[in-house]
Amino acid sequence: MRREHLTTFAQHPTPFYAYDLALLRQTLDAAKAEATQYGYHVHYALKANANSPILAEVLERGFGADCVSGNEVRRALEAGFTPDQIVFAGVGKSDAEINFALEANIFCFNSESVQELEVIQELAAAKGKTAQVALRINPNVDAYTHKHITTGLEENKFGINAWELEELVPRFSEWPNLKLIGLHFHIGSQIMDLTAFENLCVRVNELQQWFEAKGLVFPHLNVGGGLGVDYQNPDGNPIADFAAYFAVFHKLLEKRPGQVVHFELGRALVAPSGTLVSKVLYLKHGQKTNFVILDAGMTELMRPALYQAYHKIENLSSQLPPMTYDVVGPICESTDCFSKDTELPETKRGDLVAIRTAGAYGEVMVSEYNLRDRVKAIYLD
Ligand SMILES: Cc1ncc(COP(=O)(O)O)c(C=O)c1O
Ligand SMILES: N[C@@H](CCCC[NH3+])C(=O)O
Repeated sequence: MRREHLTTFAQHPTPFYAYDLALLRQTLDAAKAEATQYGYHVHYALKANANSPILAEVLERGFGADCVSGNEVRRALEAGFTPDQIVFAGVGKSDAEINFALEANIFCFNSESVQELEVIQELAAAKGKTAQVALRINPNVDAYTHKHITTGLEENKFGINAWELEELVPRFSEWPNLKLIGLHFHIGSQIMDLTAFENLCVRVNELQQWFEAKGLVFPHLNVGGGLGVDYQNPDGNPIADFAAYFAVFHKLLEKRPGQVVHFELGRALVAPSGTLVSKVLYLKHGQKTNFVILDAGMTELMRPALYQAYHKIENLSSQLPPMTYDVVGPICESTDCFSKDTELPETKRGDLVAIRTAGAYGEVMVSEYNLRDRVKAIYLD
């Protein structure tokens, strides 16, 4: 993180999220350029970060919105996404959320179970509407990522199992208010090994053939998101390899003539542009361990506590020789630890610390635990 930000950062009460809008724009432009050359459509996954200035940048590039709750659908509409740009996934959509999305005439429900399809049919019929639906199929494909953020294995709760499809397909004749327009897949998040996406393509091709044998060809295919970012080296590698990612699908996915392919990227679009900035409250020198105690904790960035996720930590104020620290927060939990055995320049009370690559699944996951104040955001232009 460039030290030139230090003066700006010093003017704001800590902790806060700082978003680099220039990097965000470059990232979005890179994704857009790579997707467009193949005619692919990107829906931004709001769950990664739903702050209005970020949504405004996403919207400006003509991306759609991938939502997983009624409130995300509402936020997308408020941000200016048109209903036909909005898809709604989620394994537990409530009746109120489905009704809200029906009223809003969203583009598509990515439906995750047979029972949910029955409910959407019932609620759509009551309103005299037709709901467009895609089947989220659990492809049973390994994402080779952290087990807590894998979604496409049969042991995961997400999607309809392939073995349920034989019985499911004929039931659409009982559901006049549902229009089946596509298939949806999402195998997991922070995927760095593109083999996982290759395997997904193979599986999608098989499933498309299975449906075609039943006379069903869909206008839409949604292959989800999941592309990872380089948490280790945020300055060396600030933009995800969108070229390699989309090329996998171009090479392997058997797109039918006229078929539209959708992607739902979240993390890769926003993670690198966000930094959690925190101040050092105290130093504690134990017998074995030196602790840096920050004014930000797991309540502001939960990923390290939840998934032992790595975020690069930098002391922006000090240029002293390095020492080894455990960097922890103020929350009353032993898991409130950002990193162990971390080399930082010798650190003092009052130093500003940057916790990098926190633009995705950072601010959206804040918690009020310990009655913490809601963390603020600033935008660097
Ligand atoms: C259905 C669905 N689509 C898209 C995403 C976005 O994933 P990512 O942020 O890894 O691109 C997720 C989250 O994993 C998801 O569950
Ligand atoms: N929240 C997770 C990823 C889950 C993505 C949504 N299915 C993370 O911080 O890495």
